[in-house]
Amino acid sequence: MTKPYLQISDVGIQFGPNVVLQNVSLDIQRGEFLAIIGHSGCGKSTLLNIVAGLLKSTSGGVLLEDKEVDEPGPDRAVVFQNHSLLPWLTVEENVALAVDKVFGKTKSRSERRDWVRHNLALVNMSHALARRPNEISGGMKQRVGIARALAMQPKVLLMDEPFGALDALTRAQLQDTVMRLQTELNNTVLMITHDVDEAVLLSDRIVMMTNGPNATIGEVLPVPLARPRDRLALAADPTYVACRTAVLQFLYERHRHPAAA
Ligand SMILES: Nc1ncnc2c1ncn2[C@@H]1O[C@H](COP(=O)(O)OP(=O)(O)OP(=O)(O)O)[C@@H](O)[C@H]1O
Repeated sequence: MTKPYLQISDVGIQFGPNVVLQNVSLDIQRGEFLAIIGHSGCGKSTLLNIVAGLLKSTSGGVLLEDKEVDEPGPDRAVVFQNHSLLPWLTVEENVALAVDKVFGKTKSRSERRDWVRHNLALVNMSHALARRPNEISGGMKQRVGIARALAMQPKVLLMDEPFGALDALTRAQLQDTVMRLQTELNNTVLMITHDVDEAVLLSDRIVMMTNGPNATIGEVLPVPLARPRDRLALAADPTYVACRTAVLQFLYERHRHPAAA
């Protein structure tokens, strides 16, 4: 068995007397795309923030390539639901800021400019380099956020409901972009979602969390679908349908949210 690239070992966290997560253990291989799904409030963002180094676990820990995670770092880029672009900078400048920070010493000025443009081209944003965030749509802002994260060449890409605030069509387009990038770049990704279809479409494994408090990983479902994936062809694929049903059963039968009972 290959050594895990990212190792979450027996992680627990409590805020005051409230135990939010306990005994969360997960081994992730390089190039894997994992979705985390679970009812609202179970602790998904808390787990992602621990991996990002933004929160400290109360017990257990996280290793990335054998190095303990204890603070945020450019090896773990985060894409949030609400794009966090700086409003006074253009699209190109927003990505350049991150690229200059990570590659300021190792790439020349022109290499950095080319790298910024290359990553914006990957998410089909080459036409809007000089626009400011308030001049582009929500979906375009999310594209820029993804380009910025990819441009940092992180070891792990952490995405917290990256498409949550988008309309269904824009969301589908961005999912297709992320699927294409995953086929091309083979990133290691941890993505939180509430959308069962999104989880099945995009991931290699789906991590299903039990309800909080004391939430933990209930089950990890492999998604054995070849890439590239085509959403229309997959809709009737028996493996796709079986995965989708398994997640729905976990969420709505075995771990039904108490508030919905
Ligand atoms: N800094 C904090 N201090 C106190 N409690 C917190 C803190 N951060 C999170 N929590 C609590 O931890 C629990 C899990 O929150 P978290 O945001 O991780 O859930 P989630 O699964 O991501 O929810 P959602 O799906 O609604 O975004 C919640 O009960 C929340 O109130």
